[in-house]
Amino acid sequence: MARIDLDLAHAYRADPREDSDYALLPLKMSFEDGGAYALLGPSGCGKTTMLNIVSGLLQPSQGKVSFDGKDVTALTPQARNIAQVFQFPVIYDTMTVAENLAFPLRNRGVAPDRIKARVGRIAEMLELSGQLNQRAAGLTADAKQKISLGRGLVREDVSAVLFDEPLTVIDPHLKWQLRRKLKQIHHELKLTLIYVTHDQVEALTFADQIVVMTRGRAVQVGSAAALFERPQHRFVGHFIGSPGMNFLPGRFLQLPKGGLLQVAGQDLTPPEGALAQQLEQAGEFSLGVRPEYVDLVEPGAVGALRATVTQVQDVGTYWLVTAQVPHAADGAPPPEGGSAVSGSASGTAVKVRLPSQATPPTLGNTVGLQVMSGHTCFYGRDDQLLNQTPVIRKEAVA
Ligand SMILES: Nc1ncnc2c1ncn2[C@@H]1O[C@H](COP(=O)(O)OP(=O)(O)OP(=O)(O)O)[C@@H](O)[C@H]1O
Repeated sequence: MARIDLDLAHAYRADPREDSDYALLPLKMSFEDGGAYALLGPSGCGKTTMLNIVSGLLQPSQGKVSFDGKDVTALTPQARNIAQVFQFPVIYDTMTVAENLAFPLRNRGVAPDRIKARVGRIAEMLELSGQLNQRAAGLTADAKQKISLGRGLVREDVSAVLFDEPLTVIDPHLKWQLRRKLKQIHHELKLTLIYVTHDQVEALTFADQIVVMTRGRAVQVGSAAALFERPQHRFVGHFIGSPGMNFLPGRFLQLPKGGLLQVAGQDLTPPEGALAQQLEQAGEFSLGVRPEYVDLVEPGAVGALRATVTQVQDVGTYWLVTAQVPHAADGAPPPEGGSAVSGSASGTAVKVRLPSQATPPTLGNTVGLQVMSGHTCFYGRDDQLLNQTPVIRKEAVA
């Protein structure tokens, strides 16, 4: 196993000039020895390009790849000692399951008793023990892909095992089991694993560290909790979570009597400390708050935004409420107790997740949305202004 360092960029076209010419914009990042990583992002963001650069299938157009401090940029996947699992099974149909699993070890001249022990262990982990003597040809697509996973995991001496959307062909129920199994296997085998997916549930279940990518950029590397609580980039807030983070336009004004925080044109109590300074410097910003952390309160409650309920959905395990916060330009916020879906349809739709046992608000009513808490994040153009829990005062705006 190895620590993997990337300091590179990649463009498929010669002579790249602008950001959009790059599949991977200049980046520096490390995969720690023995870590379980997911590369997560929408189609075309550069996940496979990064994986292929790590494996050696692709040479970066700029920069280098190092394994344990040694420059391996010019080395092939074999010389880098990388195992790979692809979307579709890569196995020998004429061999038995045991022979397929043993193949990468036989190729390396591993002793037969060692091969037997390792194949037995991997088969047990993947629940293939009962099929070891069956020919692969007669097996289902699921079982074949499990063999591919096993072949990727069977060697103990690999620098890393790379997975490119390996559960695509797997039946949804088994997919759920296999994700958890892969995590368990990682804990037992302690291999460095890098896993490409566009599915956040898959990434969050499997990986200790998730690399969130968009448009050729790795915008955050962090644990599931860090990506949820402190998205460092608006894209992470939007992409992680169900539904994603709410964003509201804000500005911070320094008045003689103190700082004034305006969100969607409504006055709120400003945060304190370093964040207040950052907001003042930024002037304009976006306030980010997850649907789980918006409190529904009485309209007119101190520090709450007035909004109109425009949708109430029963999602089964929770209520999803959508409330429209009018912007200053739309005129005054809806009157207290107003019952019609009033005013202009413009503004910002804020999603609120309520527990299933809560009583949801009535469609068309005016509500208060408490968006400021220790979970609230603030963003400049895209990046988070300060990566720490904001200190929010409890008292009313002066
Ligand atoms: N061989 C290639 N030649 C030219 N452009 C390519 C090539 N492979 C990928 N690209 C482009 O590079 C960008 C990143 O592609 P990449 O396949 O790495 O993304 P991805 O995140 O893995 O997407 P997907 O999930 O759809 O596989 C895309 O704009 C893609 O069109």
